Amino acid sequence: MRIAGGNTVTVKDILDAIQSPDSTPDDFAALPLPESYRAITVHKDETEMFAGLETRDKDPRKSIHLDDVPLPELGPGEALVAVMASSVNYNSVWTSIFEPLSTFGFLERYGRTSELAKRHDLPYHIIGSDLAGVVLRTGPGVNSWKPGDEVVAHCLSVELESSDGHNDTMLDPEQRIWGFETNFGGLAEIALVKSNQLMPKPDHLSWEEAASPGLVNSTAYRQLVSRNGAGMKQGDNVLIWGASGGLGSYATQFALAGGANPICVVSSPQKADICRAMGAEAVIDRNAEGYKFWKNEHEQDPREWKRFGKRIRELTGGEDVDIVFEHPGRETFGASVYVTRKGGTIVTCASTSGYNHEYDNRYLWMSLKRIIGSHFANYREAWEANRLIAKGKIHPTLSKVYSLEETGQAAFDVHRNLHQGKVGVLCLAPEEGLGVRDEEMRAKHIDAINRFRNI
Ligand SMILES: C/C=C/C(=O)SCCNC(=O)CCNC(=O)[C@H](O)C(C)(C)COP(=O)(O)OP(=O)(O)OC[C@H]1O[C@@H](n2cnc3c(N)ncnc32)[C@H](O)[C@@H]1OP(=O)(O)O
Ligand SMILES: NC(=O)C1=CN([C@@H]2O[C@H](COP(=O)(O)OP(=O)(O)OC[C@H]3O[C@@H](n4cnc5c(N)ncnc54)[C@H](OP(=O)(O)O)[C@@H]3O)[C@@H](O)[C@H]2O)C=CC1
Repeated sequence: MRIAGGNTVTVKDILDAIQSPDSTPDDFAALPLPESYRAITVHKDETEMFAGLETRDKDPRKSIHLDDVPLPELGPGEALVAVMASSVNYNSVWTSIFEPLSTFGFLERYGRTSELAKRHDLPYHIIGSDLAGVVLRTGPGVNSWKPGDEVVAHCLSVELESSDGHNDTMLDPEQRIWGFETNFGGLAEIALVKSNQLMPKPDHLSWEEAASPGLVNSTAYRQLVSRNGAGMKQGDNVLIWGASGGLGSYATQFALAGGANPICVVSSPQKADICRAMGAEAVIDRNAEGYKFWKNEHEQDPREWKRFGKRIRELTGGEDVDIVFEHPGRETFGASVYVTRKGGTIVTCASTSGYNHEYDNRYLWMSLKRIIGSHFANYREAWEANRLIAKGKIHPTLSKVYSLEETGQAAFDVHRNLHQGKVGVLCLAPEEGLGVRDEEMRAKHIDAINRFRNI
C-alpha cells in the first residue's frame, strides 16, 4: 500500500501518528496499514532443534527469530493494534523451547475449527501474550473500541459459541491463550486480538510499564482473590512461591492490599529485599535455608516438609497457611500440601519444575484440604485486575526492558531465572518512558512503580 507522495507505508507512519499529540480517531482510522511488520517468531521447521537436550540447556536465543511477516486479515469482532510495548511471559519460554509440546499443534488444531481460524495455522508462530498500544482498525461488530484508543490486551481468546463458557469464559471449550495457542501475538509491531481482549491503558504508566502486568496480574488475581480461585480474605496466611517473580510479585501485592499475611519464598537475599520493600514481613530464602524436598529423583523427604512448616510457624506466630499460591509444581507440591492448614487451599496454575506431582494424600483428606486448579482469568477478572493497576492500588513490577531485537536474550533471562518481577520489550516505542498521560497520579506512586527497576 502507498501513501500520498508515493512512499510505501511503514510502521514509522503509525508511530508518528501515535506520537503526535494532535492525532484524532479519524486520523487513525484513515491511516493506511503496511503490508508487513516485524514480529518475534518461532519456526515450525525448527521444533526438533533441541531434541535430546536437558530443559535448562534449550536456549531461546537460538529458536526465537525477528521476522518480517504479512499483516493478517482482520475478521469480525477483532482489532489490529499497534504494539508499543510487550513483555516476556513464561509461556513464551515454553514456546521457544518447544516444551511440553510444540505450539504448532495448537495452531493446527485451531486452524481446523473454522475458515477464519485457518489464518492462525502458519509455518511461523508470532508469540507474546501481553501488549500496550493503540487500536488501528476494528472488524465488523466491534462497537466498544475505535481506532486511536490506547489499550492493553489480556490474553484470553474465546469463541463463546458453546453454552459452556457463558458462566465463566475460561470454561469455554474453545478457550485459548492468545500468542501461545493462537498466532499474531504481542511481541510484534502489530498484533491481532479479539476486541473482548481490550482494556483501557492505565494513564499514569509508560507503554512498557502498562504492558508488563497483564498476563501475570490477571492470573494471580483469579488464582488468589477471585471466588473462582482461593477467594483470599483478610487475615489469611498466604504462602507465595517465587514471590518476587512474575506471578508472585502480584500475588504478594494482592495479599498485602487485601489484608492478608504473605509468607514470601524466594531464592536470594536480593529477592528477599524486594519482598520486604513491597511490604512483606515474613520472607523465606529457600536457597539460604537449603530446603531439599526431594532426596533423589523418586523420593521426597517429609522431614524437610516439616522443617519448612516449622519455619513458617516461626514467622506466623505458630499458625499454618490458609492458602498456598503454587506454580513451581513437582519440586514443591508435596511440601505445599503438607504445610497447608486444616481446611486450607492449595491453588495451582503451573508446574515449572515438572507436571507429575507427588504428595502424601493422607495430609490432604484427613485435614480436609483442597487443591484448586486455576488458569489465566476471564474478561471480568482481567478487567478488575487491570482496574487495580489503573487506580494505583497494584503496581507494575518491571525490572528490565529489552528491544524487540533482544527478545531472545529476554526470554533466556526468564528461562534461567536471572530476572526479577517482569521483563519488558519495546516494540514500536523508540525509547522507555513514553505514553504517560497522567503525570500527577504517576508522581504519587513513582517509588512503587520503580521498585523493581534495574535490580
Ligand atoms: C496464561 C499463561 C499460561 C501458562 O503459562 S500455562 C503454562 C504453559 N502451558 C502448558 O504447559 C500446557 C501445554 N499444553 C499441554 O500440555 C496440552 O495441551 C494438555 C496436556 C493440556 C492437553 O493435551 P492435549 O493432547 O492437547 O489434549 P487431550 O485432552 O489429551 O486431547 C487429546 C484427545 O483426547 C480426547 N480426550 C480428552 N479428554 C478425554 C477423556 N476424558 N476421555 C477420552 N478422550 C478424551 C480429546 O477429545 C482429544 O481427541 P481428538 O484428538 O480426537 O480431538
Ligand atoms: N496457568 C496460567 O494461567 C499461568 C501459568 N503460568 C506459569 O507459571 C509459572 C511461573 O510463571 P512466572 O511467575 O511468570 O515465572 P517467573 O520465572 O517470573 O517466576 C517464577 C518464580 O518461581 C520460583 N521458582 C522457579 N522454580 C522453582 C522451584 N523449582 N522451586 C521453588 N521456586 C521456584 C522462582 O523464584 P525464586 O527463585 O526466587 O524462588 C521464580 O522467580 C510458569 O510455569 C508459567 O508458565 C504463568 C502465568 C499464567
